Amino acid sequence: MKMQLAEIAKALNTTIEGQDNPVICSVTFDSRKIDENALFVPLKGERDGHDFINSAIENGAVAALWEKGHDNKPENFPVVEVEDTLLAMQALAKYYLNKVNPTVVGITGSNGKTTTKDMCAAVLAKRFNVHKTQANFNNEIGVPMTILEMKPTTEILVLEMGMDRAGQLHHLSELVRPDVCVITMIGEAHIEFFGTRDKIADAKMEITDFLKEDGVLIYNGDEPLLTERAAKLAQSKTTFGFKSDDTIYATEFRSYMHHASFVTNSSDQKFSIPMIGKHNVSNALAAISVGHHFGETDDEIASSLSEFVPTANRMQWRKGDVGEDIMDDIYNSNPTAAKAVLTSFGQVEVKEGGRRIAVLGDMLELGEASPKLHASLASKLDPLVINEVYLYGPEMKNLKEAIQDKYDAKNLHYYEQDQMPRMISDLLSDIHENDIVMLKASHGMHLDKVLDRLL
Ligand SMILES: CC(=O)N[C@H]1[C@@H](OP(=O)(O)OP(=O)(O)OC[C@H]2O[C@@H](n3ccc(=O)[nH]c3=O)[C@H](O)[C@@H]2O)O[C@H](CO)[C@@H](O)[C@@H]1O[C@H](C)C(=O)N[C@@H](C)C(=O)N[C@H](CCC(=O)N[C@@H](CCC[C@@H](N)C(=O)O)C(=O)O)C(=O)O
Ligand SMILES: Nc1ncnc2c1ncn2[C@@H]1O[C@H](COP(=O)(O)OP(=O)(O)OP(=O)(O)O)[C@@H](O)[C@H]1O
Ligand SMILES: C[C@@H](N)C(=O)N[C@H](C)C(=O)O
Repeated sequence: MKMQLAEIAKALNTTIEGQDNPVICSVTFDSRKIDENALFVPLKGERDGHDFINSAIENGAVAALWEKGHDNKPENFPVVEVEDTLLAMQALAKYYLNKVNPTVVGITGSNGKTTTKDMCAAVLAKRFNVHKTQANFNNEIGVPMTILEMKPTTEILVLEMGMDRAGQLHHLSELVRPDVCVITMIGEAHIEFFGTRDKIADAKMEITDFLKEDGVLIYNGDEPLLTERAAKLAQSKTTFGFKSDDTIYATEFRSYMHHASFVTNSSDQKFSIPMIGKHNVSNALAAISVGHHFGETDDEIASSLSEFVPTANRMQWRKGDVGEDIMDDIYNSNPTAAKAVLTSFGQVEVKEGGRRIAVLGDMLELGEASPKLHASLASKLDPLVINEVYLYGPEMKNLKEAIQDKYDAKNLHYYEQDQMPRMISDLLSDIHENDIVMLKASHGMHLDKVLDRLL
């Protein structure tokens, strides 16, 4: 961006403290990451961002927002005082969004948001100036931050929009006022705070609360919870999935070790994506629908999808220290995602004498259904397919009990949360170069520590 501080103050219905009126070219809430002509926005986390103002100034910040009445306000430094710095950052994002005025694509769903966001951005970049959410920055901080990073020449803004409580997507929808909403699917992510998948579906539909009147909802037509809710929406809708009554559906789906291929009902075009699994084909179908909405041909879309680069830790193949192939799926986990990945992993060819080894950590935020949901992964664990199972965390004890009758004790390993070092040691002595290993757990289980040792 390129805005005078006075314009920012006016947009926030206030004025500048101090004489200077610097040009602002970037906004950050971290004093350690100061770009050119940065406005520092102190936010409250475990600590208070206001305590890092001197660090921000030393690192080159040229101005700051400041909570009215907060102590240690810097002297002789341009400051814009506001009631709440986070709300002010959101208001500034809304102002800048209106100023740049891109077409907005908002993406949500229990699983597949980040992957679908990356696919959509790759598809749309074929014809448009696209700005997209970096990594997984998808909440009340990440969405305004993404908007404020957008170049003034941006034509289409592709936003990942997350939630783990009712009302959050309503707030984000009001902020971004999407032209296109995409809902990937309804799983059980964060069900602890909802109780039922119905309530998750209600919360996901909030993304359409401020969908423009001439906007469109693109959703997974194979999810009845979405179909029944979408029917009540006034705006136009298109569906994607694997059923012939979907607007666009896939056939001839094939999954290999490093890619998946399919065709759709829209043309004879063959698609290939550098990810495996039927669920990633579903994500690609959403991106194809978005590409069609913006007038792109299947040929253009197919070439973009074949080259797109997924965000790390989403079924990412890596090479382990002894030569084994590791499927790194450690960013997050919940039952639907874990079952989808176990299915895909079970279809990957193994070398002569090699084994499929699954390392599964707890799935968090599942509430009182957690024991049953952990045990439900048993349906995807067959010793003839997934030959060795390592389970990690208190909730995974439920899965251990569910599969101990079908797995020999020597092929089923269980570890309490404080036994990660022992699990790592056992894995390092067990894994051979012809094995393939998958790692999946919720973010909070920190399987990255296991992955780092295997690499
Ligand atoms: C407020 C903040 O910045 N939090 C980030 C901060 O957390 P922490 O509490 O540790 O901050 P500190 O106490 O260290 O510092 C406080 C502030 O001071 C700044 N500061 C610190 C030191 C210093 O030297 N200089 C400084 O300026 C500092 O920047 C703080 O502002 O640090 C963590 C580690 O880096 C960050 O992880 C944390 O970021 C929070 C989590 C955040 O929300 N970041 C967004 C940009 C974001 O989108 N993060 C996503 C995760 C989003 C997510 O979880 N989405 C859910 C769905 C939505 C749920 C929603 N209700 C929610 O809570 O998020 C999903 O399932 O996808 C990401 O990181 O991937
Ligand atoms: N459409 C899908 N259906 C089921 N599982 C999926 C789907 N897409 C991705 N997954 C699984 O979810 C994992 C996370 O994918 P991704 O990061 O794209 O989802 P996300 O919704 O952004 O996740 P989070 O809510 O944790 O940010 C993948 O590695 C895969 O295991
Ligand atoms: C990243 C956060 N929104 C999330 O999904 N939490 C999971 C459940 C975790 O921390 O593991």
